[in-house]
Amino acid sequence: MNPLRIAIAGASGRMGRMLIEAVLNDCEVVLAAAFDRAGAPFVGRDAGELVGSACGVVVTDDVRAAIAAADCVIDFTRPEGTLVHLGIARELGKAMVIGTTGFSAAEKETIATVAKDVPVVFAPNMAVGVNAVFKLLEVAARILDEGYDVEVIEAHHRFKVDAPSGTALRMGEVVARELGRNLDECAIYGREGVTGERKPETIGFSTIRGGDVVGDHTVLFAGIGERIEITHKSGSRMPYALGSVRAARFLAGRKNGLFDMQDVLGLR
Ligand SMILES: NC(=O)C1=CN([C@@H]2O[C@H](COP(=O)(O)OP(=O)(O)OC[C@H]3O[C@@H](n4cnc5c(N)ncnc54)[C@H](OP(=O)(O)O)[C@@H]3O)[C@@H](O)[C@H]2O)C=CC1
Ligand SMILES: O=C(O)C1=N[C@H](C(=O)O)C[C@H](O)C1
Repeated sequence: MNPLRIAIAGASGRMGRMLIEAVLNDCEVVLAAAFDRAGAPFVGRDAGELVGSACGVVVTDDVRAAIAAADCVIDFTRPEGTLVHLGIARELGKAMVIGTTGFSAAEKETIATVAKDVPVVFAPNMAVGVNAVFKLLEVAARILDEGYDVEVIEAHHRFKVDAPSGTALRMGEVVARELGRNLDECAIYGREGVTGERKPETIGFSTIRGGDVVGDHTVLFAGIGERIEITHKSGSRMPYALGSVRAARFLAGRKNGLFDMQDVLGLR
């Protein structure tokens, strides 16, 4: 069987570089293309230089040609870029793994619509450990369904542009669903001034940004007399990259459908 051909969007980004390394180190997939925005400094240079040594794949700004050369695109860029790449993937009948966060509700709808034509894994966190935490949160929320205030606290590096993180929002969604609440109606994004007492049905979000924090998430269930904290800390971006390659393999041979890492890991 031919190895799965992968194109990496946002090749020179923090995740783009990690993905190049993960793909080059995996003998079951090949780096078919690496692309970046026109004018980006690495366009025209060997993608392998981004991670150590040349690999023979030149970073291009010809997005269509890059996607055409691959079976699956892995995209960790920005919502506006991802949606352009997704449109091209749909035209060319290619699979896509989307790790980008910060989409609006309408943009998420667009992704779901495109996934009726091509197979897509769309997940705010590709790390196995975080996806295990999503399952632990289901259990915790079912047990701690009365008398416990839910707060989601996340910390990321100073360069992150969206808040709360996609992972924090998904954690909130998971807990809200188990508690029979709608996150759109019960989320509180930060507090300031005379806020009044905490309403028990709310789910609060607190965001920390600083330095090079890769990504820390805690869900706090605070009761009277005890607190439960479920925490995940990322020490490296490699688990996101390895999860993404696993997701690309999961999509191989599928014609269409919208999936997330829970599907890839068989956690549904
Ligand atoms: N699902 C998951 O497991 C994870 C998700 N993420 C998410 O992935 C995304 C990227 O994160 P990170 O790698 O740290 O970000 P970076 O800023 O380091 O990299 C983003 C890359 O995308 C490019 N880019 C930016 N805007 C566009 C655009 N409009 N069109 C095409 N390309 C564009 C950038 O190019 P340029 O430099 O020219 O702007 C850069 O190459 C974020 O949304 C982040 O939250 C991150 C880690 C894990
Ligand atoms: O921007 C990041 O770095 C990360 N983004 C994702 C998110 O928004 O949840 C995943 C991870 O936390 C790292």
